[in-house]
Amino acid sequence: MGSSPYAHTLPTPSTPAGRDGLAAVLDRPAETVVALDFDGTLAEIVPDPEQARAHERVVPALARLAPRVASVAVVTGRPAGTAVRYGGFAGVPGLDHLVVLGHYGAERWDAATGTVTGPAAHPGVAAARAELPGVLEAAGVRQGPGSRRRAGRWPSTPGAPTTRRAPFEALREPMASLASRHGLVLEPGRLVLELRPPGMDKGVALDAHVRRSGAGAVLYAGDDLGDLAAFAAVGKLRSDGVPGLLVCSGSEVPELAERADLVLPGPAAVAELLAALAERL
Ligand SMILES: O=P(O)(O)OC[C@H]1O[C@H](O[C@H]2O[C@H](CO)[C@@H](O)[C@H](O)[C@H]2O)[C@H](O)[C@@H](O)[C@@H]1O
Repeated sequence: MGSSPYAHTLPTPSTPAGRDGLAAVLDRPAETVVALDFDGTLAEIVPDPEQARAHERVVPALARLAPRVASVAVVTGRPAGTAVRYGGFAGVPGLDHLVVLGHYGAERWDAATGTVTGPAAHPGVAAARAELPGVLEAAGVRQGPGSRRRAGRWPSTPGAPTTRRAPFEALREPMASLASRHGLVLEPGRLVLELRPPGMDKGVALDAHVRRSGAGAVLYAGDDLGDLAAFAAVGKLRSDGVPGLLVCSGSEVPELAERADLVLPGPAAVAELLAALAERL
């Protein structure tokens, strides 16, 4: 048996559409958009959201891959600036054209300028933040020192008040009601319930980015419910003739894993996929 000429392993997607998507990425890298969620995909899930950092092999792999494809974008629910900091994405040679679409696409950070652009704060965010302690108390959720600390640090624009480590089912209805009272939407995720302004999601953001790039192929990797919209956008692009590869990082969210062409065990394996692609391109 001959040994592989490659140092990194390129996995085979389990679906025909995924195999077509991967083939298109390999055939036409200069037309390919690579779009990646942050938490759970590029960074391991950790109990304290402020301690999340990109896996150590992610930035080297991206720096090698990015010059070989049309665009690399990180698409995250976090504020764009936070993802840039926690990812260590700024000032990295090779990542000079990286884009971070934050707050589910409402914000955009460009490595080329180092600036974040986005809409003015939605007024419902401040109003919901003010009401949240009362909602939690009414739901019988004890607020410990951690939640008070996080409350003081919630983003103000466009904003996403977050409550976690709580009985989710008991909170889901009151949080949905809080969102609706203030013109926001509820975004559930892994151990998180977020409120955010309507009108934007990762699908809208990804579709706009791919079409603006004039891309002929797309790879999207995510891990959570918020990534379903991006998966749907890739499905629509496929039906419009743009091949795509859908990668799920981890199998904790079956709704996403069952729609993926490739399920990887987590951020280390995603970094390995990115490194393998860079090596073959
Ligand atoms: O779109 P993403 O990049 O996946 O970000 C979405 C939310 O992720 C964060 O929460 C998740 O990661 C945390 C750190 O590992 C983890 O503690 C939490 O359980 C996960 O749900 C973040 O806290 C949210 O604000 C992001 O919107």
